Order: sequence, then C-alpha cells, then structure tokens
Amino acid sequence: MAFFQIIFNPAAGGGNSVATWHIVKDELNRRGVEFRVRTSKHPGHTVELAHQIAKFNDRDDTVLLVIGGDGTLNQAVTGIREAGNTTMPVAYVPAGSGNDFARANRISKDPLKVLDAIIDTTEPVRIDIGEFHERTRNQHGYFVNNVGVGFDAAVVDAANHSRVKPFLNRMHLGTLAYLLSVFSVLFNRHAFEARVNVGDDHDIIPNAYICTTTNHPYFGGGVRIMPGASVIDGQLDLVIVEEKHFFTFLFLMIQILFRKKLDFEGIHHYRADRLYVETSSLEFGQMDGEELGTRPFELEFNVSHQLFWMGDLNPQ
Ligand SMILES: Nc1ncnc2c1ncn2[C@@H]1O[C@H](COP(=O)(O)OP(=O)(O)OP(=O)(O)O)[C@@H](O)[C@H]1O
Repeated sequence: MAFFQIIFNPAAGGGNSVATWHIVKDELNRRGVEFRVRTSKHPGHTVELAHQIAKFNDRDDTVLLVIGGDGTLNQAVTGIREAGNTTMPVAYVPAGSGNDFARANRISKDPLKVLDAIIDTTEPVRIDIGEFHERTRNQHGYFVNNVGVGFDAAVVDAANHSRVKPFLNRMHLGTLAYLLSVFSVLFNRHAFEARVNVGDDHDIIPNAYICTTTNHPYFGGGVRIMPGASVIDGQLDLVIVEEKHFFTFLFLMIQILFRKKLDFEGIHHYRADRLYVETSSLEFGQMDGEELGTRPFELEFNVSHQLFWMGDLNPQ
C-alpha cells in the first residue's frame, strides 16, 4: 500500500473542506493507512509544501494526496513540477466549490468512495495537464483545467474581491455569491481583440470576450464549454466566444449551457498540442480559478503530463 503525504486546504469550498478532511482522516486511521498531513496556512502555501515533499521524498511508494479545490490541486501539481519530480503521483479528494477537474475525470463527490478508489489503486495513470508561458511578465505555469482571459477571469476576480462572499459562504450560499459575480461582470463587459496562432492558422478575432484554453470539457463549476475535450488526447482546446451584441452573446452563452455542439458563428475553436494567443489590451486572466491579474497577455501553451493515483481512468 502507498504512503500518503497529504496536503489539505482548510479554506477550500468556503471552509467546507474541513469536514471532508475529518472524514478522510478517520477512514485512513480506521484502515491503518500510513500518512502524514500538512495544512495549507496561507494562499499559495500548497506550492511550497508540494515542492518540499517532492524534493525531499526518499520513498518509492509516496503518493501526494491533495484535499481541496481546483486551485489547491493546481498548486500541488505546480510544486511537484517546479521541484523537477516527474515520478510522484497525485491523488485527489475534491473539496472545493467548483471541482471541475473532478467532474471531468468522474471523481466522486463522496470522499469515502474516492478514498476507496485511491487506496485500491496499484498503478498510476498518466493524464494531460496544460503548461503555459506568458511572455509579457515572463511567467511560467501549469494548469489541470484551464487558463482564461476575459469573462471567466473577470468573474474569478469579482468573486474573490466580493464583500458579500465570505458572509454568503458562511451561510452555505457560495453558488449565489458566484452568480452575483457573473451578473456584475456581464453588466460591465467589454470585448477585446485576440490574435491566435495555431499551426498554419493565424486569426484575428476583434470582439473576443471569452478566451479560454482548456484541458477538458468543463469550466466555471460545471459549464461544458468544450464538449469533446479530453485529458488523454495529448491536445488542448482553445475556445473563443465573440461578443458583438449583448443578445447574440446571450444566445451563444445559452448554446454553451445547453447544447452539445458549439458550431455557431461567433464561437471559435482550435485543438492542438501547441497554441498561441495574445491580447493587445489589459485583460483579467485566471488559471484553474486562481487570479493571474490584469495585463496584455501573450500566452504560449503546450501539453505536459502528470501521474495521478486515482483508480481506473474514466474521463468524460
Ligand atoms: N490557510 C489558507 N487561508 C486562506 N486561503 C488559503 C489557505 N490555504 C490556501 N488558500 C487559498 O485558497 C484558495 C482556494 O482554494 P481552492 O481553489 O482549492 O478552493 P475553491 O476555490 O473552493 O475550489 P474550486 O477552485 O474548485 O472552486 C487558493 O487560492 C489557495 O491559495
């Protein structure tokens, strides 16, 4: 059986992850599983913790078990990669608000079911993750879900800085807090120019509003922005939605929410293992729900891989 180095984020899911951690801890103790836990003490701490674990690990059977949301998982993978460790697998018990990575990989919401699958795992599975280099600030990073510029990133920013969010989270109304941010962003929206280079395609999209490079179908806590995207195809998907007029944009958003195919004028799609996208204006950016701040973005993307410890691979 594996030895589990655990990183737990008590702030994930608006604090609801604490209950998940207690369930996991009790079950590991009950089953006599060897583990060591570290708690994330501040934003970004998981990167440091994962880096230390990956760098100083001296056992072959170590699995890094992450308990938190998509942001915590992103930070754990980033820490491992920054430490140069390509062999340590990651196990994941979702305990966030959005949990898009779990949704895309059909990882259960029930921590006991997930733990069962993790403990029964004997071999790691290799899945795609995204890697990016942002040229204007020379920033390098990894993502398990997506990197977005425009609408989704503005929602992340609005949600993180909302004055009512902590109160609504305490009342278990996190979804309402998120919806309020979506509406405030929609009412203050502006389109921007996006330039795309993918293979031989060099496109200029003058009225981009959503510009998201994704590793799997979901974004924003369950919206299927890219049906058909897969974590095992060795490719990333870039989706750009135009905003020429509010009602056509609304129509496109409704198509994204309810349709399986996105072949509408105003929705652009690129699938490749290398992509490049840039904006000439200052825009919000986000990476797996973590803020990237505002800047003109010059983003190069490629596919990387990460070992996961999660039973049979069963992606959407
Ligand atoms: N002790 C802490 N106090 C406050 N924030 C923390 C702490 N530890 C980590 N964080 C931050 O918590 C943030 C949210 O984590 P995470 O994204 O995992 O949860 P979530 O937003 O609820 O889930 P999801 O991304 O799936 O919606 C991360 O940006 C992380 O840096």
